[in-house]
Amino acid sequence: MAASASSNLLTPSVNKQSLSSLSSKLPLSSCFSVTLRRRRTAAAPRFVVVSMDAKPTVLVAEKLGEAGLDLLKDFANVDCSYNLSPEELCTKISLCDALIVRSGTKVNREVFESSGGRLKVVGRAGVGIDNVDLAAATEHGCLVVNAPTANTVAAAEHGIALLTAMARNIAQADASVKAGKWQRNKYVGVSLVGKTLAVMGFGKVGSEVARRAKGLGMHVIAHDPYAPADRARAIGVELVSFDEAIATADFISLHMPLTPTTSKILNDETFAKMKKGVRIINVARGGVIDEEALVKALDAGIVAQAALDVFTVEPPPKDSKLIQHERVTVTPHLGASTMEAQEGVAIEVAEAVVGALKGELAATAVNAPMVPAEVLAELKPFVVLAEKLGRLAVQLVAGGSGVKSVKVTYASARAPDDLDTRVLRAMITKGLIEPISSVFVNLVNADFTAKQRGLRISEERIILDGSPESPLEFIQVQIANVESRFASAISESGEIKVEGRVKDGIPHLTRVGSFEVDVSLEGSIILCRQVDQPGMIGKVGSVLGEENVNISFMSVGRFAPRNQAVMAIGVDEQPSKEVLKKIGDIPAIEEFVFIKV
Ligand SMILES: NC(=O)C1=CN([C@@H]2O[C@H](COP(=O)(O)OP(=O)(O)OC[C@H]3O[C@@H](n4cnc5c(N)ncnc54)[C@H](O)[C@@H]3O)[C@@H](O)[C@H]2O)C=CC1
Ligand SMILES: O=C(O)C(=O)COP(=O)(O)O
Repeated sequence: MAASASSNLLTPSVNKQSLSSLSSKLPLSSCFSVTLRRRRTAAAPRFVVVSMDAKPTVLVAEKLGEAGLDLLKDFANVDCSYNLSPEELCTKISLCDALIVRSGTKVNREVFESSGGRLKVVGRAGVGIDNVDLAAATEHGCLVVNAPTANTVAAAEHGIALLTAMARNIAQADASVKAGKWQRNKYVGVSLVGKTLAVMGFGKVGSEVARRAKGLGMHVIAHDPYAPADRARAIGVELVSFDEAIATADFISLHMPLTPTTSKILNDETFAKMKKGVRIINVARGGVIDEEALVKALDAGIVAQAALDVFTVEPPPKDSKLIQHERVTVTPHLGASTMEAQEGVAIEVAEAVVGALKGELAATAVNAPMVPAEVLAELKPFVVLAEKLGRLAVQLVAGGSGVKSVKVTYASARAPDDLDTRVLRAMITKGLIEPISSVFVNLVNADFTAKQRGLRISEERIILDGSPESPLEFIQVQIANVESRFASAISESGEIKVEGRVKDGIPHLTRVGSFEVDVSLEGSIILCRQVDQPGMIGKVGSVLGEENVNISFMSVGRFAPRNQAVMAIGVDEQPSKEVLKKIGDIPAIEEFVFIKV
């Protein structure tokens, strides 16, 4: 699942121009604290902000709230050019440092290619970035930022508006009265109270819709493979499987992003599994529904009604059977269109764009980070160590204990200002989060992701005497207030503790709990606690050998001879369940754990 440590953090494809402007001045997020155990005179900062010769130019290609425009104008030349054709956009873009769009502009590869390297940031004044080619942006060293929170309530309110309008035929009845008719029998609706609403995608918008639907007396269930069950439980919503959600719901409301996995997630096959007479609401993205299949399901009576704000092609063709269907209520992608939300997203995106142009990292950045090559070159082995320690530590946590508080200690002979730990912290965060979620963490979004998940990471430096040639002596990761799958990983002070060093360019695990070990963090690891007695290494070694599992490294740490010992074994292959069971069955082994790093 998780990409290797050298993936997105180490190999951004960035042109020199964007590196110099974006790599400096990266502020610490408020969810982190740093403690220095010993003070030293600060050395000169490593990075300086690169000043711009002239004001940058920001192209605003879709209508943006005034407050956002004002923020932009304080810092840049702002060109508001709406309704540009793709060709006009490509022509203009070579003169722009930033581009701001909503959902109506396709920022495809051609746009980045046409920019000739000048475009440094694309700001999406909203959530969905499916209209921006992120891969192309990253390849061209262009940061993409969005405004992920300011339109949440507006979208949720629109979802509820569609739900209630559909149930009571408001749009159809309104048109009928205006056409001079009075059809009270034709527009008998359905009640919402007691009905089951399935919220598909329990993120920001989905959970707000759920909260509001509960207020309407609906029974709300949700499907979201990545949402934490406790967040759903907290508002009285049960997380269920996709099939259960669609089979039991009277109303289905879609709130997931458009991705290759969610594309046409409602299709002939899934409509066939729904309750007859189900009603569908979509304020997410048109592409999550196979629109032809929806028309068939409406005609077959499987779907009684649909209320749609978004379409596969926007605007949809006038003669679209779906749009014209009398049991379908439509709006022209209005989910985010309230005065309040538009002012909010305008400010959110303008701040992020200005920050990026000044060389700051935006918390709402959605693509690859910009990291100076010389910093990465020096930190590279420690970056790998940092991610592996994070991965190891989180896998030592027993199921059910939520990870909330992590302390990272860096021991170094460098003065604090001469050691930038943001990359290391991002990698530890990546290591901590990726094994237990589907979130993709990189330098840009690590702090933001940790904060969103309620994960607090505090940093501490131990300043060592000695040569500051190497940036770091060791890194320690401690997770507080959790149980461990491997009790020996708990230190005297009660936290899961792992410590590692870089030896000959290779990351090594050098401490687990109170036990000193020494095993390279290259393949996978078996940690065993046993009674310290002769023959143990041989016994475990021969169980692994019988199964052709190659041992790369082995080390034993103990309190005192013939007392307790912890054995750390590096293995090249993943041992089978049977082999692991055989290790567990060795009488002197008191506990063991297998961990993929
Ligand atoms: N109509 C409009 O004007 C607006 C539309 N939107 C759209 O609403 C959607 C949700 O936005 P937010 O809640 O802000 O995003 P979010 O990222 O907070 O929530 C999306 C949720 O979908 C879940 N998800 C991902 N894959 C899934 C799958 N296969 N099945 C079920 N759940 C899955 C994620 O885990 C996440 O919890 C996006 O598509 C966004 O573009 C958002 C604002 C306005
Ligand atoms: O934020 C989103 O994802 C939206 O769909 C809103 O789109 P808009 O900015 O109104 O074009």
